[in-house]
Amino acid sequence: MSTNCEVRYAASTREVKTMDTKALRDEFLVQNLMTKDGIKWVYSHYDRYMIAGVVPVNTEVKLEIVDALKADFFLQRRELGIINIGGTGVVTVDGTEYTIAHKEALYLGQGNKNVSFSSPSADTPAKFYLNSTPAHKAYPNKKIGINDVEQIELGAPETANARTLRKYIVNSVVDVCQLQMGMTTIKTGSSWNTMPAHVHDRRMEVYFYFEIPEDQAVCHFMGETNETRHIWMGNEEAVISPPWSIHSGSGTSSYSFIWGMAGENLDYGDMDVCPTNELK
Ligand SMILES: O=C(O)C(=O)C[C@H](O)C(=O)CO
Ligand SMILES: [Zn+2]
Repeated sequence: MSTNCEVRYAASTREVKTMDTKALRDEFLVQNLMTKDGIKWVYSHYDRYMIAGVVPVNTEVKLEIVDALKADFFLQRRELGIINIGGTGVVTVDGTEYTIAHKEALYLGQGNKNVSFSSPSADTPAKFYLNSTPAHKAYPNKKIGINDVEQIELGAPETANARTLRKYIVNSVVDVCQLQMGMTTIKTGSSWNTMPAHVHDRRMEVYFYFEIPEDQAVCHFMGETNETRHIWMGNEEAVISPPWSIHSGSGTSSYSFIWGMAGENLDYGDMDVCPTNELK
C-alpha cells in the first residue's frame, strides 16, 4: 500500500497569462488520481485544498498522515468529504463501519483518528474520490445517501446546458467547517456545464470529471473572463480552479463531474455570473 502527496503552489493571474499548454496542464490538471490499493494526494495551496482517489481492491487502505500536514494524524486539523463513484465500499472510522454505495457520500469531521477504505468485492471495487480542507471545529460524521442530496435541474436543451446538479456536502445537508461537494450530470444532447460561467473570488474549486466515454473528452475552460484558457481532460481527471478563475466545460458526449470547494463562506449561491457574450 502506498500513500504519496504532491504539493502544488498557487499561481497568480499574471503568471497564468504567460503559460503554454504544458505549463497550464502541469499547474492545474490532476491525472492518475484513482490509485489501486493506495492513495495519491494533491495538496493545493489554494485554500490548502487536498484531492485524492482511492480504489481498494486487494487490501484495506488506511488514511495515512502525509508530511505536508505536520500533524499527528490526518484529520487532526482537517475535515474530509468522500464520494464513491465505483461499486459498494466500506469506510471504517474509529471502529464504525459505513457502507457507501455507488454515488453515496460520507462526511468525516475533524478528530477522527483511524480511517480505512475497503471493497467487499474485488471484482467491483469502490472508487472513493476524496476532498479535504482545514477545519476549526469537530462536526459529527454523516453518511449522505442518494435521498439526502438536494437536487436541482439547470439549463435547457436549447442552450446545450441541460444538467442535474446534486448537492451532497453543503451546510443545509450536513454541518461543515468549509468543505462543499456535489455532483453534476450533463443530460444526453447537452454539452456545457456551468454555463453561464461564474467566478467566486471567495472560494477556490476543484472539478473531477468522470463518466466520460473512453474515446471522448471534456474541454475545461478556466482563466479570467477576458483571458480564458482551456485544458482538454479525459475520464477521472481533476482540475484545480483558482478563486479568480471561471470554471466551465463542454464535452464531446454527456459526462458527470464532482465539484468541491472551500474558502471564505459556505454560501453555495455566492457567485459572480459572467455574461456569456463578454467572455474572451
Ligand atoms: O453545472 C454547474 O453549474 C455546476 O455544477 C456548478 C458548480 O457547482 C460550481 O461551480 C459551484 O460554484
Ligand atoms: Zn463555482
